[in-house]
Amino acid sequence: MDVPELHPDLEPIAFLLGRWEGAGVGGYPTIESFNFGQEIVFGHNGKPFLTYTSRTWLLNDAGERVRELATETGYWRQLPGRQLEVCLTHPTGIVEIYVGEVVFHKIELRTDVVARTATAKEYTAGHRLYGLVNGNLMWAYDMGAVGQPIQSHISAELKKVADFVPDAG
Ligand code: HEM
Repeated sequence: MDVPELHPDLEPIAFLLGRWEGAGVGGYPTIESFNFGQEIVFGHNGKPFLTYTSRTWLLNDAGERVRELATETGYWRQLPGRQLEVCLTHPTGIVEIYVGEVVFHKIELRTDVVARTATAKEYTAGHRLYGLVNGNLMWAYDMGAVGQPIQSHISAELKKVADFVPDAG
C-alpha cells in the first residue's frame, strides 16, 4: 500500500509524528520516585487522527532496563483548528478521554471523562503538557489518584529516532 498523505487537519500536530525514545522521572506522595525509559510512537493512516502508543521501563542507576512499567495506547483526534480530543486505554483498567488544544508546538490536555474497571486503582483526573523544545519532545503529567489532589506523577524528555511511522504498531 502507498504511504498515505497526512490528513490536512493534522498539520498542527504533525510535529508529533514518528518514533521517540528517551527517559524521565516519576513519583507521587504514595510511592517511591523512580527513573524510567520511554518509547512513544505516533503514526497515521491518512485519516484525521494520530495513532499513539507509549511503552515504559523501570531504569536502574546504570540506566539499564529492569522491567516493564506503564503502557498506554489510543488515538489523538485533531479537530479543524486547534482543538484536540484524545482517547487513551491503560492495561490497569483505566480509560481516559482528554480534551485540549495545540498552540504552535505546545499541547495541553485535561481529562474530560475517566472510566475505571471495578478493580482499577482510584484515579480521577489527568493533566498533560507536551512541547517540542530544541527538537525534543518534553512532556509532563499530573494526576489525581488514590485520594491525592492532582499533582505531578511523570515528566520525560524524548528524542526523535524515526520520522514516519505508517501507524503506531
Ligand atoms: C510514563 C507513564 C507512567 C509511568 C512510567 C508510571 C509508573 C508508575 C509506577 C512505577 C508506579 C508505582 C508502582 C506501581 O503501582 O506500579 C505508579 C503508580 C501509579 N500510577 Fe503510574 N505511571 C505512568 C502513568 C500513569 C498514568 C497515565 C496513570 C493514570 C491513568 C497512572 C496511574 C497510577 C496510579 C493510580 C498509581 C498508584 C499510586 C498508588 O497506589 O499509590 N500512571 N505509576
